[in-house]
Amino acid sequence: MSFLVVEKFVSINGEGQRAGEAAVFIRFRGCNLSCSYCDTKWANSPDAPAESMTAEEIVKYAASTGITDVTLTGGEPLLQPELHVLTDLLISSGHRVEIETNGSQPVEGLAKRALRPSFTLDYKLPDSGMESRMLTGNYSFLTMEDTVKFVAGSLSDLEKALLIIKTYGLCEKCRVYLSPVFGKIEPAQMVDFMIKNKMNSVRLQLQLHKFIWPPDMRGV
Ligand SMILES: C[S@@+](CC[C@H](N)C(=O)[O-])C[C@H]1O[C@@H](n2cnc3c(N)ncnc32)[C@H](O)[C@@H]1O
Ligand SMILES: Nc1nc2[nH]cc(C(=O)O)c2c(=O)[nH]1
Ligand code: SF4
Ligand SMILES: [Mg+2]
Repeated sequence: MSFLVVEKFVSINGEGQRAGEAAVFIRFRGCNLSCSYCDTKWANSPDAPAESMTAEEIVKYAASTGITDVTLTGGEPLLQPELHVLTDLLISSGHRVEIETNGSQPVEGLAKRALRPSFTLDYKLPDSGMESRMLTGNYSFLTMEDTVKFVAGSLSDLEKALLIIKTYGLCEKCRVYLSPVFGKIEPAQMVDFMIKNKMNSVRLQLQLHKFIWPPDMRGV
């Protein structure tokens, strides 16, 4: 069994609960969605150059970096068959594993494993064009180690995020993050919205790596 990896690198995590910490990134090829704003469209093409790696090879690479945190991303990582084999192996080797997932794929299987990765699970808002694909049943498997993330491109996206947070009681289940579609909405406008709507326990997050390096740079 092997995984199709379009890039692997070490950087600081620019997103999620472990933002600011050094992390190993494994980016898998292919996605089942096509978000309007996707910053990694290149990785989603079926003919994107990819390295076929076994779980053991990925673990060996991660171990060689000396970095504990591992982020599995893409593309859509939950499309990789037998991802649990890789997460079990990484976690049992002492890594802390986080999966960036688009919210359209079931997390139950991985969430119930003894060696459990954490999830940063997007809710795709209307501007993404992908909202109809969201599996809200996933929320019952989340804990405070996990995050539901809303990437908003407009005020109407923010209104929808607020409605979803309230409807599913997300702040009581997991962490909740709001992030701008890069360059599309002013972060200050998002802060005003959060304050006006008394959004307690919700965090604004800017993608750190896009401030440190050129926003379209790969491998960071
Ligand atoms: C490239 S995706 C890969 C993982 C998975 N397919 C997903 O959508 O969560 C990783 C994260 O980057 C976010 N993202 C992609 N393009 C973005 C952009 N232009 N501005 C802000 N965040 C973006 C996604 O919403 C997601 O949270
Ligand atoms: N530095 C850095 N941090 C990240 N956190 C999540 C990322 C992703 O693309 O999923 C990402 C990324 O692409 N780069
Ligand atoms: S789900 Fe993630 S990888 Fe797929 S198109 Fe959307 S942002 Fe890009
Ligand atoms: Mg990224």
